[in-house]
Amino acid sequence: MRVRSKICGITRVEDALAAVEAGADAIGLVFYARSPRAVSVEQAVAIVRALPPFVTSVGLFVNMPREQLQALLAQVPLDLLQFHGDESPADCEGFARPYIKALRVRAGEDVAATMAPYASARGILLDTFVEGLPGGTGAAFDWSLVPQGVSRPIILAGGLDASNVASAIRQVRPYAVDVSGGVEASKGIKDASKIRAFVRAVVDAQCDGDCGGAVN
Ligand SMILES: O=C(O)c1ccccc1N[C@@H]1O[C@H](COP(=O)(O)O)[C@@H](O)[C@H]1O
Repeated sequence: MRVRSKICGITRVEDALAAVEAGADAIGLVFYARSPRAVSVEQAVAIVRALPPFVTSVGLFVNMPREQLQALLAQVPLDLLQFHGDESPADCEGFARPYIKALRVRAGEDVAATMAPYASARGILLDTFVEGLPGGTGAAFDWSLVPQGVSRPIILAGGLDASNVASAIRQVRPYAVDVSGGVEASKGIKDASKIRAFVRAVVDAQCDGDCGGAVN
């Protein structure tokens, strides 16, 4: 199956369109006020409205109170929710939207056991555990900790960029990869050439560098 790409931490319409142009499958909008990539409702609506069909808009949340999230969803037509905090399965359910759960992987962790309670998630995003930070750290984790042969879609994140994503894909065989800092010019501002190089590296990794246009 083709490995999908999500470009996260989009704050500008032009960066969303650069991701679409490069062939990304999804863009992510960070609704976490303490992030340098946080977007307002107005920014988010403008970005989502600029997307063509078949490109998924993903909203990223960190322990947002339920009522606040419900109010936000009434304003921003997001396709998919990404819970990146300490949300329980019950916290993630009941929003009339599918969700993915982000888990931050610690050294030596039994990732299969950690993901098991999130049976209602459409996929599990694996990011790097860094004390005191919920995500977007630019740090990679030990990919050998990703359980193999699980039937659930795994989205690999954490410190990916055009230089390492191919080896990550070959080792982990994820459903999708997710990048934020690795395609930025500065925090919250994407670099279109880095986005293109990242998506190209994802495509090439699936055909050993010689796709001949067959994958994307
Ligand atoms: O990007 C952020 O600021 C952020 C804040 C809080 C939680 C998650 C955040 N980002 C997500 O973290 C992963 C990995 O990012 P990176 O590629 O290592 O920079 C990705 O899903 C980001 O969107």
